[in-house]
Amino acid sequence: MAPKDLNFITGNKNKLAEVQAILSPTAVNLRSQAIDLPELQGTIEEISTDKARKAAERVQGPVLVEDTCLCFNAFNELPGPYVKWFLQALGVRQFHKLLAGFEDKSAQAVCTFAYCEGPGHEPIVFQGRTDGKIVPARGPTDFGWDACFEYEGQTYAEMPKEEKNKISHRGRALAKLVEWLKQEV
Ligand SMILES: O=c1nc[nH]c2c1ncn2[C@H]1C[C@H](O)[C@@H](COP(=O)(O)OP(=O)(O)OP(=O)(O)O)O1
Ligand SMILES: [Mg+2]
Repeated sequence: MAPKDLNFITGNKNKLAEVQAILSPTAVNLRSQAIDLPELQGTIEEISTDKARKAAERVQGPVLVEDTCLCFNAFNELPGPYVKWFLQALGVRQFHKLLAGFEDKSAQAVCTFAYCEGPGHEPIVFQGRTDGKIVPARGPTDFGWDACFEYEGQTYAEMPKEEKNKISHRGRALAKLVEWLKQEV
C-alpha cells in the first residue's frame, strides 16, 4: 500500500530542500528526520535498501531514504556510493583532478530512493540517472559536487534550482516515486 505521508530520513539539508521543492506540487505530505545512518558497502541497490531497513528499525515505522552516487565512466563506476569521502578529502576545488590522468571525463549521477513500510518489510526502490561530465568547479559550491558536474554546458551549481530539479538524477528518481504513489491510490 502506498503511503499518504512520507518520512524522509537524511542527514543532508540540501537533499531535503530539493526533495521538498520537487514534491511540493504533488499530493505527497513530506516529513523528515535528520538521522545520519550507517551505510553498507555493496551495490547501489543494496546500500539503499539496507539504509531503508535500518531507518525503519530506528524510527519503528515507514521511511523513505535516498543514496546518491557519482560514477566515473573511466573508473568503471567508482567512486559511486563512496563519492562523499572523496569529496570530503579533496574539496570541491580539487575534485576534478581525480580524472586528470584520463581523457574520458564522463560521469553519471545516480539517485536511488528506497521506501520501507516498516521493520521487517521489503524496501521498494526508485532510481534516476543523469549523464554529465566532471569539470573544474564553476558556480556556487554549497552543495556537494554540484559545481563539478556539467550537464549540457552548465554545471548543476550554475543552473537555477528548478532547472536542475527537472533534469537531475534526484528529479528523475522522484518522478518514478510519484508515479508509483499515484498507481497505488
Ligand atoms: O544532487 C547532488 N549534487 C551534488 N552533490 C550531491 C548531490 N546529492 C548528494 N550529493 C553529495 C552529498 C554526499 O557528499 C554524496 C552522497 O552521499 P549520501 O550518503 O547519499 O549523502 P549524505 O550522507 O550527505 O546524506 P544521507 O544522510 O541522506 O545519506 O554526494
Ligand atoms: Mg550518507
